[in-house]
Amino acid sequence: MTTTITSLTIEPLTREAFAPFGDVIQADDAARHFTINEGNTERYHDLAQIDPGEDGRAIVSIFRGLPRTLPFTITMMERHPKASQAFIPLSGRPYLVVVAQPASRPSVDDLRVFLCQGDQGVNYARGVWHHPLLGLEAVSDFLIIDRAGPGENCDIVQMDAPSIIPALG
Ligand SMILES: NC(=O)N[C@@H](O)C(=O)O
Ligand code: NI
Repeated sequence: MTTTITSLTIEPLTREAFAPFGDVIQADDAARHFTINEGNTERYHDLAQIDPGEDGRAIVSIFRGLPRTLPFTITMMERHPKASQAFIPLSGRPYLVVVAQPASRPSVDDLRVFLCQGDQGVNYARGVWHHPLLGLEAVSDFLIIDRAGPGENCDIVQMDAPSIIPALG
């Protein structure tokens, strides 16, 4: 029996494309911004819907991720049913996110892959399927905003079929 392994398409991260999955956290002119501190500072305001859930508390952590090697095979996905989860790159390097709508169980055809630049963060909305951190090039730090609180907040699913993130062009 032959198994077809889908090669996934890598898209550039834009607010519009990522909107079904959450927020892009980026200090660009598309964000609401205004000058504060007597002209010294530009505030890029209210960039993400941080959602710690009804019984949770928003917490800030740092993930120090090893780089992934491409091509990379996606065999699992996870979601946080109680809260959002934000990743803000601190090391200035690109990374990848793989997401799917918060349906019951993602299939390969539901997967979207985005190449995020080192000045772009993402906030996964509550319940959005995503792959754990996919850092690139070198060990990289990410500021994480997610939830502490009662109950289990991580569903993991094995994909029905593997799919591959190809090497970058
Ligand atoms: N497990 C954990 O805290 N990290 C994952 O949620 C992830 O999305 O990387
Ligand atoms: Ni996660």
